Amino acid sequence: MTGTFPHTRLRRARATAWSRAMHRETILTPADLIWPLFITEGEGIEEPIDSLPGVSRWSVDLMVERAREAADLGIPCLALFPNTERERRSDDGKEALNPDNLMCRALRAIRDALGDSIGLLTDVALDPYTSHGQDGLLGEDGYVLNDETVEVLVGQSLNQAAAGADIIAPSDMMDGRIGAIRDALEDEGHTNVQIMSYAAKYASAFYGPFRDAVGSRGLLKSDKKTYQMDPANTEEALREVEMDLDEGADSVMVKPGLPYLDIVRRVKETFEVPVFAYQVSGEYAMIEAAVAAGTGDRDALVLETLLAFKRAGCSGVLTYHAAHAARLLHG
Ligand SMILES: NCC(=O)CCC(=O)O
Ligand SMILES: [Mg+2]
Repeated sequence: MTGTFPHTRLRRARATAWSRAMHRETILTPADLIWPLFITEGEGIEEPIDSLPGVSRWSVDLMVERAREAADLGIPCLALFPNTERERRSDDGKEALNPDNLMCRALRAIRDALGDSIGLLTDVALDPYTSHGQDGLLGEDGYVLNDETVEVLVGQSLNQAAAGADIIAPSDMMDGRIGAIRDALEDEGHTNVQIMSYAAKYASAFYGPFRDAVGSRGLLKSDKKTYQMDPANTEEALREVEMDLDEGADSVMVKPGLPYLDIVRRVKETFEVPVFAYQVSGEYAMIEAAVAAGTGDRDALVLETLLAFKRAGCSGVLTYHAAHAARLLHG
């Protein structure tokens, strides 16, 4: 019971800044942010991504600088994505297994420069490595094969762990991959390498700019609806999360972010485990489009949307605005 007017006036507590600060229920800090970054070949290279204004691909040497910037800002973790050269993409995505691929070189370079002062989360899925842009291997009819793909994802995960990944983040949505990857990590002595499962990843229209960033948009001929989830479903998200937790996921992710906060809330309340969400490229682009159109205030939109993730129950948020938000939070 909140009481009755006029004895109870909820506006009393809102009347001054100090009182609002005192009653604030949710706090956002730089430690809540994970910064997704795109790697490209070369040296001294920054390649701006047209569909993600303000976001660039960085060559490994400059990626080390971004990592240092993040650590200085108090951002605890980076999420790395490679833009693999076209000639290194193949039907079977075998570049994912190359110990000297772009991802592994970036992992080693950041680790050499920064030690353990920042966490490194790596994406496990084949889309940045396949010539068809799907996250897995294709059967003859074009169906993405589950068990055959899981075998490759296990190899990809071990390859990343050997190069220094702290958190393996499978984003592919194959069934059974978390258990298979966990078993392999244990067998190879990577007992402290975490798994953050993209447990409830939806077949969303919000991923377009990301596909430009990793160079798979033009290659992808159909959609990903046979493995990513139907945006209509919520019970199914709980089953996905439960299975991944049973298989050994240390934390789970819901993706996209803002349109799926109801899923975050249900997952948090049901399982009481660390839940992360991905404010994806299309969400970032919408904020930037609003700013460019003069209809939105970037700083306010960034901080309000990120706070909403925390309020919904997230332990943290993957966001392309991470460095900007961290700077705002430092004042
Ligand atoms: N596996 C990572 C993604 O698919 C990111 C999607 C996005 O930012 O749109
Ligand atoms: Mg699953």
